[in-house]
Amino acid sequence: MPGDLSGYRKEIDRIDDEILRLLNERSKSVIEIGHIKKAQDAAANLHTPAREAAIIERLVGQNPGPFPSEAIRPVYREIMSASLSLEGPQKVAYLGPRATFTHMACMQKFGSSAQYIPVHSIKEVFNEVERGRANFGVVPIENTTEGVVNHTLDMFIDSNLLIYGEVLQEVSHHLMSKSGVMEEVKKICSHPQAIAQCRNWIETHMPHVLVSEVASTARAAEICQEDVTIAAIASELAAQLYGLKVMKARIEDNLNNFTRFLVLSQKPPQRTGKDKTSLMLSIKDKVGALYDLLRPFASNGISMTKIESRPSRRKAWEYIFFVDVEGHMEEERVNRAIEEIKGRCLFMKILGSYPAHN
Ligand SMILES: O=C(O)C(=O)C[C@]1(C(=O)O)C=C[C@@H](O)C=C1
Repeated sequence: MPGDLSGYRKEIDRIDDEILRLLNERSKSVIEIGHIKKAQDAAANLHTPAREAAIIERLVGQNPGPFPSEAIRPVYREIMSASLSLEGPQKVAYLGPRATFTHMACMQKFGSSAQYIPVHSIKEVFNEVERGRANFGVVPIENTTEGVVNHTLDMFIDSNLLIYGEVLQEVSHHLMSKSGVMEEVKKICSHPQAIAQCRNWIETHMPHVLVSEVASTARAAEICQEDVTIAAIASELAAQLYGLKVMKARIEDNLNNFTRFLVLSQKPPQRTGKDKTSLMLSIKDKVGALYDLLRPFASNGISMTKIESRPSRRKAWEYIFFVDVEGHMEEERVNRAIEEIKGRCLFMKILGSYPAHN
């Protein structure tokens, strides 16, 4: 015998009233924290990733269920994003356009209450943050199939911005349209790269449909809004932002495609205990020099998670190395290794210590 919904809904209404009251109560403390932060340093970053990570970790650790633990992060992502907007506007510049994977990475890090500024190039993202028009910038740094984004690495050569954080975003393409009815589709639009990444799926499942390249996946989603016979290959965020229905999710040929993004800022974040440090250095062109140079990391028990090289653009055959290591530069062993290495290279720049993605 099915039960009566109305009794449970009444109970849910009562609980939701209580959650809302508590959120407002919480907001009052957040506003006070904002005043204190600004009184301590008017130009400080209000966003505090170390505290956010601690809050989520604590709640996940004590969740008795049945509310799913995986849902705690996105729920709190939005609570803290909205809270932070009460402390002050958070402006985030990113490599646009809207609804791309960079935009999704931004949302994952800053939630939907931040003020987003889509710009046209990686250089412009750096520029917005350097000139203080944005508190943070988000740029791609490497992709599991395409490799490193050289343009981003090159920007660090002349920029004084710091790496404030990293975000790992899955690159997953969806087929979407206004009506969500597959039989109506006569044409698929998308960015050439997204089309290439879904080539097998299209040929297997929709071989007779016209495929058309447009400037971005967001543009494809926009076109779909006016015509039910056009489908777009775009992100989940594009479906949300443009009011489209996903007909088939995850149509990319190569699953497990991730892009790593960097968050840029003028100021460093606080140490969290699970941090990494990025460095940039150059050496004299000498056999074995790189091995000698990096030995202090090993001898101080520090693992190197990445090394990339780029021509210095200053002198032929002179290279700049980008190195990521585990640990924070304020840790004694990391600091000792950095000091040892500094004495051995032509030039070194610390790009930042920041929380490792979790
Ligand atoms: O504790 C802080 O520093 C706050 O600003 C509050 C708060 C929160 O909502 O809990 C909001 C944003 C910060 O990024 C971290 C936490």
